[in-house]
Amino acid sequence: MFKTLDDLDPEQRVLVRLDLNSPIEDGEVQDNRRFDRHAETVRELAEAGHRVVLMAHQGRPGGDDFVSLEQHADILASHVGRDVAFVADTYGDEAIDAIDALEAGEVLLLENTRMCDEELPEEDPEVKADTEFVRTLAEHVDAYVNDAYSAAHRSHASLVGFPLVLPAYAGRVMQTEYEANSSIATREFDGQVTMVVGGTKATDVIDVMNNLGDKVDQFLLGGIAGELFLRAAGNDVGFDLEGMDFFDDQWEENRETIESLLDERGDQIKLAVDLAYENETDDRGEIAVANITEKDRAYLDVGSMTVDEYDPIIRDSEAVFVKGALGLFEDERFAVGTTGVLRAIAETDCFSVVGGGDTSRAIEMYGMDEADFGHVSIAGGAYIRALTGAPLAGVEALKQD
Ligand SMILES: Nc1ncnc2c1ncn2[C@@H]1O[C@H](COP(=O)(O)OP(=O)(O)OP(=O)(O)O)[C@@H](O)[C@H]1O
Ligand SMILES: O=C(O)[C@H](O)COP(=O)(O)O
Repeated sequence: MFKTLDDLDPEQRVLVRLDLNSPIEDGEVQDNRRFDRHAETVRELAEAGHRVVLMAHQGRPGGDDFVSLEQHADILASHVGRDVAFVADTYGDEAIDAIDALEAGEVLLLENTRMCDEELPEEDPEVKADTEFVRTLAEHVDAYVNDAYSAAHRSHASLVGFPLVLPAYAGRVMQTEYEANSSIATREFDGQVTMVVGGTKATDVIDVMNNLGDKVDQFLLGGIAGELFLRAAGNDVGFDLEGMDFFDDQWEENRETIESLLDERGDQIKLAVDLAYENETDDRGEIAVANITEKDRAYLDVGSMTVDEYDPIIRDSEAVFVKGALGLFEDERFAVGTTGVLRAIAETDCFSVVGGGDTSRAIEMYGMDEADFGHVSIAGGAYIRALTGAPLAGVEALKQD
């Protein structure tokens, strides 16, 4: 395992990697739960009297959301409850002067790490540790903290290079995310373990079933992935309609695997019994899967009968894990499936983990209380990798320290 903030010596100059990658609208960085979560780690370090130097990324070179972290510093400061200074430099003289001038308890955010050429190419930790970026910054700090669980699947310099040259620790977000997201594979539960899987990517659902099939008693399916499973079970759903090529593409690529999963794990897999669509008056319409004779419309959610079937299964479970939404929940008419399962989880005292960058947003959107869930992950790609048993480069690097 890795060391945590509990193991950190006092009065350190600490270099901390956060993940503040955020949606940007009209040039404005949107506040989101990543700021709030990381604020806890930053506050703990500053209150303990460390000098805190923060690194984070935003977007990728060439993308519209590849911008400076100046706004991030202000948003973070409002969550931490103390000043977060910003310097528009990653590891040049300006950055180093600002780091060297820090007093105990002060916090400084460096410029977008992806503005440094050595950050991005995915390379081995040894290569990253030997970059000028890592070597230069390492000389001006005493310790490295990685709190960026949600970026830990990337083998980038700021994530894997520093643990080779500095004492390295997991921040609070890293620690909690790692423990919760690995728990389905590592923990023994006394009762039933249920996994709700949906979203748009069939391969995510397939990989999760292949990796966790022996740990999970039942998979409750929905979303576009669920429709492809319904199609494999012989129903007239899950075909392409205008503007939705991914249905047929995904079908071609995954048909055989889905069919064999249904063959081998049919007893564990629960499929929707009804689906919802937009009717002639733009309202939500529902139809039983058994009554669908022709694919002539897009289905945007599981139906209410399906929610009624999934609800008691969740309430009887000891642990429930969620990956992917059961419908297009961003549109209130099609949020019934996703909010239905989330409410059932919130109302029981089962151990629960809700993840997927998009799916966990539903909790906020529909006014549910995060405290009613065991853990709500802020990770997207890293969460699915944890569920499918793939190692995370940033976590592995921390463990080696
Ligand atoms: N039937 C459907 N039709 C269209 N979109 C759907 C349907 N069901 C689910 N979705 C969409 O799937 C999205 C969630 O998909 P996905 O599983 O890929 O994301 P996630 O796991 O929550 O997050 P990440 O993007 O981090 O992987 C939601 O935004 C939702 O709108
Ligand atoms: O927002 C995220 O999911 C992480 O920060 C990773 O970002 P990336 O996909 O641009 O590497």
